[in-house]
Amino acid sequence: MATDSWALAVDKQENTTDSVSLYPKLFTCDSCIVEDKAAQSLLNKIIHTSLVNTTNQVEVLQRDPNSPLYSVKTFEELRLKEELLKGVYSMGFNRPSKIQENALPMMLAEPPQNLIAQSQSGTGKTAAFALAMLSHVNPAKKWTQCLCISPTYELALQTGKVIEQMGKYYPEVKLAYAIRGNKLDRGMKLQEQIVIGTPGTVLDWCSKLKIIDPKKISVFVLDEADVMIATQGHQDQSIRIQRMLPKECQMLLFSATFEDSVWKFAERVVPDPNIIKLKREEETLDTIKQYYVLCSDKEEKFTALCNIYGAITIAQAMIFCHTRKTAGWLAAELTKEGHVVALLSGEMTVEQRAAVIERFREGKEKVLVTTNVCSRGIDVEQVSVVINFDLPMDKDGNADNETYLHRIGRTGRFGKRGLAVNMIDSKHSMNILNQIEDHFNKKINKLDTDDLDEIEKISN
Ligand SMILES: Nc1ncnc2c1ncn2[C@@H]1O[C@H](COP(=O)(O)OP(=O)(O)OP(=O)(O)O)[C@@H](O)[C@H]1O
Repeated sequence: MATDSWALAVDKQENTTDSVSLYPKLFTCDSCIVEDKAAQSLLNKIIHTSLVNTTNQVEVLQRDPNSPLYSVKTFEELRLKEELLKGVYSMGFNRPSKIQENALPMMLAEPPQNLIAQSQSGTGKTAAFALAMLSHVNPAKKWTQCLCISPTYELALQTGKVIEQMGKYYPEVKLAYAIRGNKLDRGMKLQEQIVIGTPGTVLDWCSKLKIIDPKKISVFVLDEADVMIATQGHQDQSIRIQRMLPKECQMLLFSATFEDSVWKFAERVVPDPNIIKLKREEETLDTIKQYYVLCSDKEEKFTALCNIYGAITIAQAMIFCHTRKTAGWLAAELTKEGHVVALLSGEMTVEQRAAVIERFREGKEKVLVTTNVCSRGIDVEQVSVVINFDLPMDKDGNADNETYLHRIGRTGRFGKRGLAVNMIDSKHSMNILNQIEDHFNKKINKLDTDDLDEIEKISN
């Protein structure tokens, strides 16, 4: 299916203009960025251009524990339509991902089964439900049969792209975007079999404008549930949409994380669900050597950093700062010293951040200076050293242990040994370090960065 054969029912002019700012400049403060789940989710989608490798266990809870548990190792076993199998292979997928092995047979089963699935970003959820929707559609029927809601305009477009690619060889199936700016007339009947959009517009199309008949929907997908619930309005709208759908409609809900709040929401939206969870990867500090360095101010921290660089060979390093200002200053100082430095911070658009991460992954820059924006989700295997130029703390000034683990957990992965160095320049930061030691029950040793022999030793 050629992309242009899709009914992108958006005013072309408006869409072109918008695509310039497709990844909006969202925030000015770094803590907002960390909290903004939609931006982080979009960033993850953009940077995860291939499947995230995971060895985690899949946990399956079936609605009917007596029915046999099906899982597939090949796409052929799913008996997909020829056009769809071609689409799947054209995307370079050779075999189902871990989550797809279990989720696809459930989603394609007859009679349809409801599903709640949770797995980290990049593990193949979007591709799975895109395939499920395309498989369930009857192309001869010229009305909307599958409805997918995403928390933001940008996330809806990203998902739409996947459906377009996968349906490339299935031109009879058409897709419409229910997103802002796409103004349709009241009462007209939409012919596109799949609609993807944001909750507000989808609700309008189903109720106020009546261009979708919700009673004819046979598959309802709620994507990024954890992001969706961050906005109360979206949560309410999603539930209102769900209530308009027929009882026999298949309900599918996906989320990257599964806090209690997500779970409560999921239970309201998906009756009698099967549940698939990809267990969280256990991050551990066991393979990471941790040190701290005593300094009096940021200039001394910088000197210590230079001494470390002078003494050991570092493939790639990530350096975390508390504020954008410090990160900018440090990046400039390191550049003056001849380092090739990448800077990632809060004022960048999601698209710019994705580009910086991509370059760093390719090894174009050897040092990445950042605030918290990229401590989660980026996997750069070559990172052997993490420097906490400033220690992570929560809004009350206490140690942020989880962030610490995420930051330094980037090194020491896949059985390799990693190195983490914490810069201490005040009583307060020493206090945070002690809290971290207590929390993980692990002593962090002092390092004298004026002693080159000592630094050399830590890299062995
Ligand atoms: N079976 C597969 N084989 C190879 N690659 C795959 C497979 N399924 C998905 N992918 C690719 O892996 C990447 C992540 O997949 P996908 O976007 O579906 O994951 P996700 O769990 O929905 O993550 P996110 O929520 O961040 O989008 C994409 O580039 C996708 O094309």
